Amino acid sequence: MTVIEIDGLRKSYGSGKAVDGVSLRVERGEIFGIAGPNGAGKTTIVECASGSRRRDGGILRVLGLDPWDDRRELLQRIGVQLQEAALPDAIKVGEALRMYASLYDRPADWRKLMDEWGLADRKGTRFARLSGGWKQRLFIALALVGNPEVVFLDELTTGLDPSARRMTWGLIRDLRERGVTVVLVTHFMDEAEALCDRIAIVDRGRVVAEGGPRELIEKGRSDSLENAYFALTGRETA
Ligand SMILES: Nc1ncnc2c1ncn2[C@@H]1O[C@H](COP(=O)(O)OP(=O)(O)OP(=O)(O)O)[C@@H](O)[C@H]1O
Repeated sequence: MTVIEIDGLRKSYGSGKAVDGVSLRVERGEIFGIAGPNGAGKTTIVECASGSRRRDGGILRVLGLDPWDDRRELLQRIGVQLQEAALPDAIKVGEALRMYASLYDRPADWRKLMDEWGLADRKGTRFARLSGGWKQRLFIALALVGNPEVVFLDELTTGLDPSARRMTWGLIRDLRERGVTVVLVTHFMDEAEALCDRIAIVDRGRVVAEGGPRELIEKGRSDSLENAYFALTGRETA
């Protein structure tokens, strides 16, 4: 079942085209990666799909809903990874989870999530005092607290140490097992290769290649997804 349909999506900021005719489909229970250089339009695609930014043109359906017109209903069914500025410095880990859980009609058990993401020992710690990696884990847990059918994660493992990164990959795979659809914006090709069922590589507001990791490696005539990325975007560095 298709849960995200994007057809000819367009979005400009002033005269700059951030997204210039992107079409994508994401199926239920997939981990779908969006990769591409800085400024390629990845975050804008995710913002339009998750109802936080209004598109200029194109068709967009998430769980059958229009992300902008139906965003109130959609927000009950999706999860979005917050950015740093979204939480007040003084809020405690447990309070943040409890507060976000209260925003949803059918929330997950926030205490269980806190345990799963290793945050229980930091329940009383204020947000400002968490290290970057713990903030990141809290943001992921908060994205999941509404029991979402689709979760949008931007820079999932940025700032995580190698073992936290592996743990996070495991938990994201568990989400897939439960039928949750995951859209993952990433700069890490090893992460995309290890985790994603399919990946769209975006450059200058357009999809330049799409497929499973193996397929993209073949398309790029490369030995790794990272090298395929360079071949397909024609760029030496991301
Ligand atoms: N609020 C905004 N106002 C003006 N221009 C913006 C805004 N947000 C993004 N842009 C521009 O739109 C283009 C796409 O940005 P976007 O953040 O979607 O790219 P990205 O692929 O997510 O980049 P990165 O990998 O650096 O996070 C860039 O040229 C960026 O400068």
